[in-house]
Amino acid sequence: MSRTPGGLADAVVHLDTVHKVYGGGKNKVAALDGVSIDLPRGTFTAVMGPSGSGKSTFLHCAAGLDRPTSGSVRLDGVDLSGLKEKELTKLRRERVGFVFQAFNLMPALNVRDNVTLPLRLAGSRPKASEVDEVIERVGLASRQKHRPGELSGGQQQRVAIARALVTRPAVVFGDEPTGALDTRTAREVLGLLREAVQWAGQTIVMVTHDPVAAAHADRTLFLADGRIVDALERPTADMVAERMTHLGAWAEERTAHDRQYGATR
Ligand SMILES: Nc1ncnc2c1ncn2[C@@H]1O[C@H](COP(=O)(O)OP(=O)(O)OP(=O)(O)O)[C@@H](O)[C@H]1O
Repeated sequence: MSRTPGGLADAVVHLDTVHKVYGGGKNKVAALDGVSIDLPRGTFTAVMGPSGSGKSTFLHCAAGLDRPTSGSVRLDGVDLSGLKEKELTKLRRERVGFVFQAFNLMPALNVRDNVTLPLRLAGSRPKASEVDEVIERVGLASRQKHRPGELSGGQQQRVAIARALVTRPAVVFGDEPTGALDTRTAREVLGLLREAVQWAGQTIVMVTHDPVAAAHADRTLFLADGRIVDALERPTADMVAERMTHLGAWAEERTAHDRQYGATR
C-alpha cells in the first residue's frame, strides 16, 4: 500500500500522535499517550490491552465520539479537529457504524424499523432491496416483524450489526460486541463481522477482551498505558492470549510500582 506524508493513502482511520489526558494535577491520567496508526480500508482490526490501557478512549477518539487533547484524527479523509459538534454528529451518522456490547436497540420498534432507523434519522429513504439484503445477510429475514424482546441475544446483536452496516459506513466500530454473548453465539456474530469485511469490503475496528474474538481480525493492536506497544497480523487466539499474559503481568508490575512510588501517567 502506498504511503503519503499523512499516512497510508487508503487509511479510513488515521491517528497522528494522539494524546488524551483526563483530569489535572495529581489526578492527571494520560489515557492515550501519543498514538499514531493507520487503519486500512477493508480490513478488520482488533484492539486489546489490559484494563485501563486506553482501549475505549482509543475507540472514542478514533470514532469522533471524543476529542483528543492533542494530535489529529482523520476519518474517511476528514480531519475531525476542524469540525464543529454538529458537523461531527453528521459525519458519524453518515460514515460510521457502531456495535456495542449492550445491543442498544429500540424496544418498541421491530427488526426492520430498528435496522432502517439510522437511515431515517439521516433523512434518507431506505431502499427496500438494500434493507432486504442486509437483513438477509445477518440471517433475520424471517424475523423482520419481531421486536427485540422476542429475540435471543445473538439475534439482537445481528440486528445491531445490520443497523451498523445498512448505511454502508466507511468504518464500523465495535465495543466488546460479543461481550454479552455465549461462546457459540459470539463465534457466529464474529463470523458475520468477518463476512462483512469479505463481501462488502467493510472496515471494522473492534475493542475486545477475548483472544478468540481478536483472532477473527486481520490485525490485533495491543495497547498498554495509552500506547500501542505491539501488533500481530492474523494471529491465532493462542498467540493473542500469550501476548496478553505478558502485558497483564507487565501492567501488574507497573501498578505495584505506582502504588509504591506514585505516578501521574
Ligand atoms: N472520563 C474519564 N475521566 C478520568 N479518567 C478517565 C476517564 N475515562 C477514562 N479514564 C482513565 O483513562 C485510562 C484509560 O481508560 P479506558 O477506559 O480507555 O481503558 P480501557 O482499556 O478501555 O479499560 P477497560 O478494559 O477496563 O474498559 C484509565 O486509567 C481510566 O481510569
